[in-house]
Amino acid sequence: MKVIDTKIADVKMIEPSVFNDARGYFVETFQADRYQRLLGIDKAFVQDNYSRSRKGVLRGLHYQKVNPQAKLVRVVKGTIFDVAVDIRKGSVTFGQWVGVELTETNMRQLYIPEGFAHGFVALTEIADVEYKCTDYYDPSNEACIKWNDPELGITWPIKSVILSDKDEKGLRFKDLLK
Ligand SMILES: Cc1cn([C@H]2C[C@H](O)[C@@H](COP(=O)(O)OP(=O)(O)O[C@H]3O[C@H](C)C(=O)[C@H](O)[C@H]3O)O2)c(=O)[nH]c1=O
Repeated sequence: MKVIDTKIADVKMIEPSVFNDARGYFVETFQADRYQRLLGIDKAFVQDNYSRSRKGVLRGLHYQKVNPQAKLVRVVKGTIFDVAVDIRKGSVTFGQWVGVELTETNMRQLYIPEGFAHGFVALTEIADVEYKCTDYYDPSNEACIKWNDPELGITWPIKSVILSDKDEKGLRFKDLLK
């Protein structure tokens, strides 16, 4: 397992070890002791999510105001452009974002600590995403930042996206400061 730094100190990309043989391959996609040790994760993951998106679907940018969730994101099928935005007030990278391509073949994972908004766009006909969360879903405390907020300036690889009604009504990043 290789841990790769990103331009935001606490957001890490992971390349798990892949064991290929004549039958195919084997990967440990998560191992609590190793991930906690290498990523400094001090909370257990308590919920696994799995979503399927068709090409152009953009989910995000979401976060929970209370019971924030750290996430470990991976792609089971297809390709996504996965984005984490630092919304931790006082952080030296407040308002900065990291975007990485996670694919079924590169098997890369993204570790996103608490205090980040998360979103991704599906780049293949089908994109199946599985991610672990360190707290439970709390819809009453969920919020959304507009995916194309001009202050964030996220360079999404596609411009025409499919959004849920909820995501259409995403907040302006500057409104977060209130
Ligand atoms: C997130 C979630 C949703 N749901 C139900 C609620 C709705 O009936 C349905 C779809 O929910 P939503 O449209 O909020 O799903 P996404 O747009 O994929 O939301 C997720 O997108 C970004 C990428 C995230 O990182 C968050 O985990 C989450 O906000 O699943 C649940 O039952 N449990 C859950 O944990």
